[in-house]
Order: sequence, then C-alpha cells, then structure tokens
Amino acid sequence: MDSMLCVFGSRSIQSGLTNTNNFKERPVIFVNAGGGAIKKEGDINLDIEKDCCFEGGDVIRTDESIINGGDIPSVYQSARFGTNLSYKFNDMPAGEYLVDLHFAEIVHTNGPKGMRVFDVFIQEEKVISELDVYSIVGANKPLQVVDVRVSVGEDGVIFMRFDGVVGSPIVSGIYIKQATELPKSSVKQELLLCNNCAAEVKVSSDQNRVMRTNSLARYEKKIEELKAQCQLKTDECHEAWMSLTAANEELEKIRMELDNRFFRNMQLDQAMQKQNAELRDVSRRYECDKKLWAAAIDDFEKKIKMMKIEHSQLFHEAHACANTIPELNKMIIAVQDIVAQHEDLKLKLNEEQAKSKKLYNQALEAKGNIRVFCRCRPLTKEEMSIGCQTVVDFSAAKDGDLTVITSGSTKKIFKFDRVYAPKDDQVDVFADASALVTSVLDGYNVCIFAYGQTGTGKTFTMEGTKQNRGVNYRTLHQLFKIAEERKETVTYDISVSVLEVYNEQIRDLLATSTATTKRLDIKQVSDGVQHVPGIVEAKVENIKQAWDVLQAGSNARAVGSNNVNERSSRSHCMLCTMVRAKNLVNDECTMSKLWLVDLAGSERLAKTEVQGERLKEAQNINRSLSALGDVISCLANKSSHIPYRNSKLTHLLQDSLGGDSKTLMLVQISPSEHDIGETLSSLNFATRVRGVELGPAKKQIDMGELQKFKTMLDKAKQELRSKEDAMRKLEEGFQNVEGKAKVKDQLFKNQQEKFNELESQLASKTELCRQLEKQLLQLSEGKKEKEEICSDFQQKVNELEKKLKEQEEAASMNLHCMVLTILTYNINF
Ligand SMILES: Nc1ncnc2c1ncn2[C@@H]1O[C@H](COP(=O)(O)OP(=O)(O)OP(=O)(O)O)[C@@H](O)[C@H]1O
Repeated sequence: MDSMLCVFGSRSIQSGLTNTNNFKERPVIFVNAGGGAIKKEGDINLDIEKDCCFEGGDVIRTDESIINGGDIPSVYQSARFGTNLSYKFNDMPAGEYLVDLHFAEIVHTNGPKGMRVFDVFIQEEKVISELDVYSIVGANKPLQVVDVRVSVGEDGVIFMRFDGVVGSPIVSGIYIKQATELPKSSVKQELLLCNNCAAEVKVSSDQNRVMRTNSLARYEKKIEELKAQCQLKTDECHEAWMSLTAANEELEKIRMELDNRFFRNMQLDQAMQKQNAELRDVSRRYECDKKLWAAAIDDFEKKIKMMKIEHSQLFHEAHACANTIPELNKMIIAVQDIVAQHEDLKLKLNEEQAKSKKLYNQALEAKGNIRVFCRCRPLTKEEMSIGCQTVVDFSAAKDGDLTVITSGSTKKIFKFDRVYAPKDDQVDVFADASALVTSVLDGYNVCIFAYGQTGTGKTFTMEGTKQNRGVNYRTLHQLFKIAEERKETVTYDISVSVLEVYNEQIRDLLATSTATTKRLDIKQVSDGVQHVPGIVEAKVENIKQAWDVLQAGSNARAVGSNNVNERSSRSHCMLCTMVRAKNLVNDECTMSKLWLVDLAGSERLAKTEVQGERLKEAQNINRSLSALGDVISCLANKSSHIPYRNSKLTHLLQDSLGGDSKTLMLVQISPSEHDIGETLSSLNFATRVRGVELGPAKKQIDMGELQKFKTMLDKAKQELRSKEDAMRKLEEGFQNVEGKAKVKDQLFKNQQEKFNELESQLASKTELCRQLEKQLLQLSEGKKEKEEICSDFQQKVNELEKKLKEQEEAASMNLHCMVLTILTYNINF
C-alpha cells in the first residue's frame, strides 16, 4: 500500500473511521460519497454531509456489514463509482489542508484482484497510484489514505480526480481538514548527492518534493519507454515463442510421422519375417518335394527302363507272333477245315439222327404201332379168404401166351405182345412201355390206355402208389430225363392237361370251379390235329411240377363224387402231355401228344340189367369202348373211313390213334374164377383189337431183317459217337489256340496301357515340378523386392531421424538465443 502512496507524509490505515482521526483538528468538510448526511453523535464530534461536489459517477450502497468499519461504518456502506469521477470543492480559503480518503470495495465483493485499479489525483498531483482496494483489504473492509497534504491557492479550489486503470474508480468518503502550519524548524532539510560533483546539497522538503515530482515525471516517462521496449521484447518473445511452438508442432508432426514410419517399418519387418518364414517353409517343402520327386523320377526311370525291357520283350514276342502268323494261317485253314468238317458232320449227324429216328420208328413199327399187353392182378385177400381159384395160367407168359381155364379142363389160349403175371411189378411193365417215350420226344403221338373190368388194376398200373409208381409217373419221368439229355440239341416245351369223360361229356379237371360246368367240345385245329378249346394246358418244366398238376387233376376228379373208386370205374380219366420240340441243329419244330388213359370199367358192357343213371352210364361206357374197338379195327383194316367221332373218347384220341402214332393197350384181368366171364370178355376184346390190327402178315415180320436194322443202327450210333468225339477234340484244340492268342493279345494290350499311363503320370509330375520351380522363383523375386522396399524405408527413416535431430537442435538454439536476449534485456533494464 505504501508503494502506492505518492505524497510524502500520507499514510494508509486498514480500518474504519474512528475518533482517532483527529476530528477536532479544524475540520472543514466530510462528504459521505454516495450516501446521506450523518449527524455527530456520541464521541464523534463530526457532522458528515451528504454526497456533494461530485462530477460523474453513480451511487452504490450495500447492506453488508463492514468489517472493522470503525465508529461510523455506515460511511463505507455507500460509495460513488464510475469513470470520469471527480470532486471539486470551491470557496476554500487559501492555505494548507490535509485530505483523508475513505475506500471500501462493496461492488466486486467476490474478487478477483485487479478488477478495479485506479489512480487518484489532487490538484492534478497523483497522490495514489494504481490502488486496488480488494487486493489490499478484501471486500467490505475499510481502507483509509490519510493526511494527504494539499495546498489551496487564491482560487480556493480543491479538485480531486479519480482515473481508472482497470475498471471504474470508487470512493466512500472524503474528509478535508485544515492543516496546521509547519514550523520552519520542522521543515526537514534533506541531503541530495550531486551527480556531477558528488557534493551533498541541502534541499528543503518542498524542494525535495518538487524534485521528486520532476524525477517522478522523468521516471514515469522512462518507465513508459521501458514499457514500450518491454512490450516490443514481449512481442518478440511471443513471436519466438510462437515459432518455437510451430517448430515444436512440426517436431511433433515429424515425431508422429517417424512413429508411423517406425510402426510401418515394424509391420513390414514382421511381414518380412513372416514371409521369410513362409519362404523358408516353402523352400523346405520344395527341398522335400524335390527329394521326393527325384526319388519318384528315379523310380519312374527304373520303371520306364523295366517297361522298355518289357516292351522290347513284347516287341520280340510280337515279332515272334508275327513270324508264327504263317503257322497261325495254317491253323486257321485247319480250323476252317475242321469247321467245314464240323458242318459236314452236323449234316451227317442230322441225317444219322433222322435215320436213327426212322430206324427206331421202323423198329417200333416192326413191333406194331398198336401193341397189346395183358396184365393180371394177384388174388385179393377177400378172394383168397373165400378160397377163390385162379383160372389164369402164366406158364407161357414169356412168349405172350395166356391160358384161361374156362370150365374143367377146357382151356382157352390168348396171345398178346406181352403178358404180365401177378408177380411182375411196375418196373417190368414200364420197361416195355418206355420205348414209346422216345417216340413222343421224336415227334410221334402216343396213346397208352388201360382197359379192363373194374378192380383189375387199371389205376394201379397207370398211377400206381406213392411207393410203387405206375406208368404215368414213370413215363413222364422218362420224358423229362430224355429231354434233359437232349437239351444241347433240342429244346422242349412241355405242358399237361387232365380230362375226364363221363357220360359222353368232357370235363377239364384243371379248370377252376366255375369253368367245371362249362361244356367242352373238340375242334380240329389243323390237319388231323384235335384240340379242346378252353382247356387248361399247364406248362411244366420238370417231373415234380408235372406230377403236382396231375395230382391236382386227381383231386378235382374226387370232387365229382363221394367215392373215388366208384367214380373212376364209371368215367375215363385222360392225361394229355403236349410236347413242343425245337431241334437246335436243324431248327426243325415238332408237336406231339402223349395220352395216358385210365378207361372206365369194362364189365358194364355186359350188365344190361341196370336201370336209370347207372344204365345211362353203362350205355355211354359201352358206346365209347366199342367205338374205341371200332376205330382200332378200322385202322387195322386201313378203312377209308375211321369212325373217330362216334364217341368223345375216340374223338379226343383221333390224332393219337392211327397214322404214325403209337398205341399201347394194357388189358387188365382178374385171376379169380368169379370174374372169368369178364376176364374172357376183356381178353376177347383185346384179342380182337390185336388180331385185327396187326394181322398175320405184320406179325410175321422177318427177324433177320430186324436184326440187320438193329446192327445198322448200332453201327450208325457208334460212328456218330466217334465223329462227335473227334469233333469235340478239334473244337477244344481250336478253342485252346484261340484262348492262348487272346491271352497274349490281352497281355500286350495291358502292358501298352500301363506304359501309356506311366508316361502320362511322368509328364504330369514333370509339369508339376516345373510349375513349383516357377512359383519358387516368383517367391524369391517377391522377397528381393520386399527387402529392397524395406531398405528404402530404413534409409528414409534414418534421413528423417537425422532431419528431426537437426530441427530439434535448431529449435533449442533458437530458444537459447531468445532466453539470452530476454536475460540481457532484463539485465540492461
Ligand atoms: N398187379 C397188381 N399187384 C398188386 N395189387 C394190384 C395189382 N393190380 C391191382 N391191384 C389191386 O387191386 C385193387 C383194384 O385195383 P384198381 O383200383 O387199380 O382197379 P381198377 O381196374 O382201376 O378199378 P376201377 O375200374 O374201379 O377204377 C387195388 O387195391 C389194387 O391195389
């Protein structure tokens, strides 16, 4: 505060107005700036006037209490403030006065310092310089500047001016009092040192004051100049500072750039390391692969060598083969000869087969196309139990003679193709009948039928029992057996039908139940071939299938009657086997039929006493059997008309009776004396058939001729067999040669394919090797490029670092110079 006081003798007090302010000393005026008048009270013997004599400024008041406000704190609760503020007291008697100025900061009570700074001039002399009340005492606290000596001249004016340095000046009170005259002795003599001669000069206070004022003015002027210089230097400093900041910023930028470069460099380093690692890996793999390839190539080369050797071997073999071509040609010619021979032999075979067939047929025909066998059953248990006598003698059965004791010693002799005694079994019967099976397969129609009285064994002979099969089973078995044997040269298509003729009606025993009632007729489909339209023809491929079908037919027959035997004796059971053959050698096709017929009991012929249904049955059986006899008789007599159509039986058998067809009649008889009538009847019927049909001429066939035929047949068969053997051997030889040639050919082909495959593999591997080498080259080039880029970067980074260092040094030099300049300036100052 004291540094702010510009007038000698003035002082400051940091508290409010008190009695100590010497009010008794001739007060002139006390103005309450910005406030009203305050009357003297208590100890204070002072009238304070309301604000007056001012020019400019505004009034401000506060209710805040004034700390250390003294005896009249209200003086500080009001103030005048503002720019261009001044007070002018007129009519003051000339003389010396003391002025007390009272201040309090009641506006900017919360600071900060420097908000209000001002100078105070009295009589145009600065008495207070840059006063900041707040910075000295704070807010709402009084500050007094007292005893500012003022001289009033003749004009009687005291003029006070408040000049703001920062903000507007403020004042709370102005106290003007008359100063006592200072005694002369009290005028203090001061000594001043002469600048020129260094002598001490005595000067009075007033003189000193004037000098001080003058030197103050000089100093102030000097200060102004220094201030201007300082401002200049500050500006320079600012500029230097700004350039330093710019340099720093530039430096920062460069540092950042450097960092970025460094970072990128690091990244590049990493990438390079990675690539180096990859490259190393690739190189390593390349080396491994190279080794593998080298091994593979070695291997391939070895294989190629081997293959070349094989190739040359094959080449030689091929040459050898080529050399053997003439031999091969010879062989081909030989084979062609063989083939020609084979064809010739085939032709001959055909001829021989035809001949054989013809001979066989002739042999059979020699035996007779219609043959009659007679079979006698044994006495039944019942017959034996009642002591029945046998009336049949088989002592000459071997020659086909049969003697029947008719009454007493009367005997009747019958002659047949074969006579079977009761002891003869099914095998014996079939042994003679089996020849006909071959004829069926050769394309001839065959008819085997059993004729005889009921209970004489017709069904036994034809069907037999499960343990002892009859003609039907054995014939079919033989049929399939021969067909199987001939399958290389002939294919057979076999089907069977089962029929029943009862009361002149045909019933299909294989048909379904609804069709059973359907009336069936016989139609001629082609020359002499009879057919029953709508009849079931079951295709069979083996004996089992055929037998199953026949059994199904037998079962169906049983459905028609409660008693099978009863029914069987009153109807004709007819099995028809159709054989369609195709000769694979000459493509000849044939179709033949085998009829196996179990006729109704013949005793009905004689019994005329029956009535009704039985009579009708008997008449029908009678008619059909005599029609059969008539047909056979006419055939034997070679009549122009054969009455086939007189019965369903003969009509059905039309294509199997007569012509080239073979017929075998099995006459079944009973040995019992009780059946002698029926036996003689059957034998007479059979004799009529046989006798008429064969006739004495045919029967007396020349046995020598027959033997000749047989020998010829055997010879032909023998020749055929040997030719067939030779043929087979030739064929085998040819096939052998052909097979060998094929094997060699295939071997050569395989080797060639293998060689080609290996060659293509080698080519692809070489290509792969080439591509990998190229890739490796590219990778090494890439690596080189990247290395170059990296070294470039490194160089740039080095350059930048260098530059940065230089810039840093330059900046620090600049800064150093500036600091030196400022320091020099300050020192000078
Ligand atoms: N050669 C034989 N050996 C043994 N038993 C036989 C012989 N022939 C027939 N029999 C027996 O005689 C009986 C009658 O035979 P089967 O039924 O075959 O006669 P059939 O002539 O067919 O009679 P039907 O005309 O009534 O059909 C059967 O029990 C049969 O076993």
